[in-house]
Amino acid sequence: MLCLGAEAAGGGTSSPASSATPGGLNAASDTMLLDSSDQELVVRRSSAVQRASSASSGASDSAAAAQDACPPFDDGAASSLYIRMIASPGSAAGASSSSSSGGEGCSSARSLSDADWLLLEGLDTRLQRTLHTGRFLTMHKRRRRRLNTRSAAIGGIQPAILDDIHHGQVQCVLNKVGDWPFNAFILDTVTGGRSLPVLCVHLFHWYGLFEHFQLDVVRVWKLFTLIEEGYHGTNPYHNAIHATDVTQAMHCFLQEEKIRNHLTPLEIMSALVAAVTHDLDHPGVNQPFLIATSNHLAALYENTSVLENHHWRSAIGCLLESCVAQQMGPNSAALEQQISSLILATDITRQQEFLTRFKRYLECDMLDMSKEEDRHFILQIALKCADISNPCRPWDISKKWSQKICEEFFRQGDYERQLNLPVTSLCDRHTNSVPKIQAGFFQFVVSPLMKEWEHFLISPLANNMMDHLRLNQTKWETLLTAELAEETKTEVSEAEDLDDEKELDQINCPPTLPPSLLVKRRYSLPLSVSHLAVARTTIRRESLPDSRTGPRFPLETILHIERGEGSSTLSLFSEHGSGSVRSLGPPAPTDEPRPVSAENLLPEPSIASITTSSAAVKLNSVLHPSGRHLTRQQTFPPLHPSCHPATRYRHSTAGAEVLREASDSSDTSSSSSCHSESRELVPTKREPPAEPERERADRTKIAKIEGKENRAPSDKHRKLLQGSSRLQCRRGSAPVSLCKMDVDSLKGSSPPLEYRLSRRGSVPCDGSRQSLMLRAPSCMSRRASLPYDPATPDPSLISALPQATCDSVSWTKHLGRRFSGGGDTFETDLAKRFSGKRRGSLPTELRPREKREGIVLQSLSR
Ligand SMILES: Nc1ncnc2c1ncn2[C@@H]1O[C@@H]2COP(=O)(O)O[C@H]2[C@H]1O
Ligand SMILES: [Zn+2]
Repeated sequence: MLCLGAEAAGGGTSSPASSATPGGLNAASDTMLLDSSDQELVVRRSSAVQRASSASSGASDSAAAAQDACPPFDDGAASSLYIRMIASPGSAAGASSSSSSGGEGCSSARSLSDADWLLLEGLDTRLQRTLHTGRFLTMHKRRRRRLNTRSAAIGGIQPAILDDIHHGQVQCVLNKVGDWPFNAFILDTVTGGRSLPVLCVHLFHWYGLFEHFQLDVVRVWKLFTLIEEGYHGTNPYHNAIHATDVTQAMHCFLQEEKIRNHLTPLEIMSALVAAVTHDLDHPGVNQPFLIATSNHLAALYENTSVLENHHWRSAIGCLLESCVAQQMGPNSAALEQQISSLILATDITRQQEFLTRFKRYLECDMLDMSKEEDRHFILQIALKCADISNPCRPWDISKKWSQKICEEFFRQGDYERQLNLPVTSLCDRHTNSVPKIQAGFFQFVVSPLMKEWEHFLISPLANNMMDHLRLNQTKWETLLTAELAEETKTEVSEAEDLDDEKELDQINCPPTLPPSLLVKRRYSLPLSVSHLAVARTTIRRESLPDSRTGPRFPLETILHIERGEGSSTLSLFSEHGSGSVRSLGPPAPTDEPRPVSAENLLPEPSIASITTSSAAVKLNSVLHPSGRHLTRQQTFPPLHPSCHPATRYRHSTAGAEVLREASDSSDTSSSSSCHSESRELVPTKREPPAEPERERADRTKIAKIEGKENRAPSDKHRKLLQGSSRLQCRRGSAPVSLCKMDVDSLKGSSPPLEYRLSRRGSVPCDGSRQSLMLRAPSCMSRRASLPYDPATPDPSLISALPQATCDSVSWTKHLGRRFSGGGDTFETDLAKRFSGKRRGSLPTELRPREKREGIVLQSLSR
C-alpha cells in the first residue's frame, strides 16, 4: 500500500481553478490510499478538521459503512435506506454489526426498530443473491474497471497509487472543469473510469464544502463511490459518465453571475449532489416500459415519476450509508428535501409545466434571487437544462451523446419487440434514425427550454450554448435531409421492382384471390420463410423480432413453436394465454430454455429482479402500510391472461398522453423513420432454410425489396385466421387494441379511439391481418406501406368501415405511395418537403398537432 501526500486529493486544489476556490479546503494534509483489490479509494485525513477515518485501508465498502458512525434514520428516510439494504446484504450486515463493532456513536439499537429488524431478517439475500447482486433495486452489478493509467509494473500486486487518478492528464482536464466545451468522456478515460467521484470531490473542494460542513473526505469519497456504483455501466447513455456530464454542466451554471452570488453552501451542495444522482440506478428503459412490464419499481412508486422517485431515494440512501447525512447534522433534512425536489423536477414529462412557469416568471420579471424559493426554482431549471444540455456541447461531444441515447432507446425497442410489446416509435431502430430523433428533440425539447435559459442568464455561456445548439441542429437536419433523399431514391427503385413483381404475381396467384389483391403492396417476406402456401400478395409483412436483432427467438424456433412441435407455453401466435398471444409462462425448469423474460432479454444486470418475494412483501408493508400488494417480478410481462401486456402497455402510454394533454399543449414531438445507425445489436444474419423451387424464385425477387424486418405467419396460422374479422390491416404493428374487433361492429359507428389512432404495435404475427387484407385491401387507415397503385377497394367493404377511416384512405392514396407520417410530424419546412415520401410507420391519419408534438416527451418519459 502506498501512501502519498495528496496535493490533489480533492482533485486539483493546486490547479489555477482550485486556487481561486472560494474558501477551498487545504487538502495538502490529506493522505490517500488506494486498495488495489477493489480500487476502493480510502483517504486518511490527518487534518485536524476531520476525525481520522475509522475505515482501515482496504476495508470493504460494507465494513467501512459498518464501522462508521451512522445516525438514526427518521421515518422519511427509512424507505431510502430499506431500498439500499434490501439490495445490499452487506449494508444490512453492516448495520447489524455496527452495534457490536462499537462504531463511533452508531447504535443499531436506536437505528432499527423491531419492524425494521423483521424486515431485514426476512431478506434471505445471502443465500439467494447472485453475483449480479448490487446495492440498488435494479440488481445492478458494479463492473470493476482497471485504471487505464495503472503502471504495467504493478501487476496487481502493488496497490494503486494516487497518481492513478491524479496524474497530469486528470489535472489538465480538471483545470478546465468550468469551461463549457467540457468532455466527460475524456475525464472518464484519464481517470480510468472514475470520472464521477474525481469530479465531485474536486468540486466539493472547489466550493469549500468540506470545510464549511466539516465533512470527512473519507465519507465523501465513500458517498461518490456508492453513487458511481449505482449507475449502470451497461447503459449506453444513463451511466456514470452522464452523471459526470450533468454535474459539470450544473457547475458551469452555478458560476453564472445571476446565480453564484446568491447561493448558500447548502444550495450548492444540494445542486451538485442532485446533479450527480439525478439518474441513479437508471435501468436504461423508460417509465412506460416499467409499467407495462409490471416492474416492481412501478409498483413501488405507484406509476408516478417512477424513475425520478427511485433516483432521489437511492441518492438519500447513499447519503445515509456513507454517513455524509449524519455529518450534515441539522442541515441534513433540508439537504434531502432539496435533492428530492430537484431530482423530481427532471421528469421530462413535466417539462411543459416548468417551462410555462419559467416563461411567466421571466415575462413578469418575478424572479428574485434573494428569495429562497426562487433560488430553488432556478436550481430546478438549471438541473433540467444541465440534464438535456448535451445538444449544446460542441459537435463531436454532442454527437456522441446523441448516438448513445439513441442506442439506449433502440435497445428498449428491441426489448419491446422481443417481449411482443408495441415498439415505442422513438425506440424502433427499424423505423427511426438518430438524425430524425435528434432533429425533433433539439427543436421541440431542447430549444424552447434553452431559449428561456438564455433569456434568464444573458451571458457568454448562454450564447455559447445556443450557438452550439443551432449548429448541431443544422447538422442533424442536414443528415436527415440526406437520409430522406436517399430513402426516396431507394423507394423509386423499389417501385420499379414492384412492376416486375406484378407480372410475377399475375402468373402465380391462385384463382381464389380477387384480382384487386394483386400487386397490392410491396412486402418484405423474409427469405427464410419456407411455409408460404398462398400467394405472397396476400401475405402481410410482419414485425416479428427479426432474426438479425432477436437471435434468441429465431424464426425457425417461432415456427416450430407455432406448429405445436415445441413447448406450448411460448406460443407466439395464438390468441389467449398459452394458446394465444405470446404466452409468457412461469420460469421453465432449469434444463429447458427459459421463457421470455426480462432476465433473458435485458443485458446483465437485469432490471427484472431485485430481491426475494418475501422481501418485496415486507418492503411493501413499510412503504405502503395500507397493505397494497407489491410483488417481486421475475419474468415479464407477468401472466395476466385478462390483460395482455401490449394492452397494458398501451394503457400506460395512453395514461401518459392524457396527462400530457391535460397540461399545456405544444410540447414536443418526435417521429419515426429509417434504420438505426448503431450496429452493436445486430447479429449475423441466419441462413435461410431449404425451400420449394417456386417460392425460392419468388423470394429472389422479393429479396430486391427486402431489408425490412418483417416476417410472415405460417401456413397454419394463415388458414386458421382466414375467417377472422380482425382489423389488423397494417404491416407488422397492428393497432394493439383491435385484436378482437369485428369489421361489422364498426358499421355506422364512429371508430374507437384505438382504431382512429391506428397506432402501431407489433401484434403477433397471427395471420389475421392477411385475411383482412383479403377482404378490405385498402380501406384501412393503415400506416405505411400503401401500394403505389392501390386498387379500388370493394365498395361493400368500404361501407362497412367508418367514414373517417375511408377518408384517411383516400387521403393516403392521394400521396401516391405509402405514407409514414414521419416527415411532417415536426412540421418543419424540411420535413414538409418530404412528407409522403419517406418510409416509416406512423399512422396515416393526420393527428392533431398537439398530439403529435407530445410523442417525444411521452416516449422520453422515464
Ligand atoms: N440528445 C438527446 N436526444 C434525445 N433524447 C435525449 C437526448 N438527451 C437527453 N435526452 C432525453 O432527455 C431525457 C432527460 O432526462 P434523462 O437524462 O433521464 O433522459 C433523457 C433522455 O431521455
Ligand atoms: Zn439524465
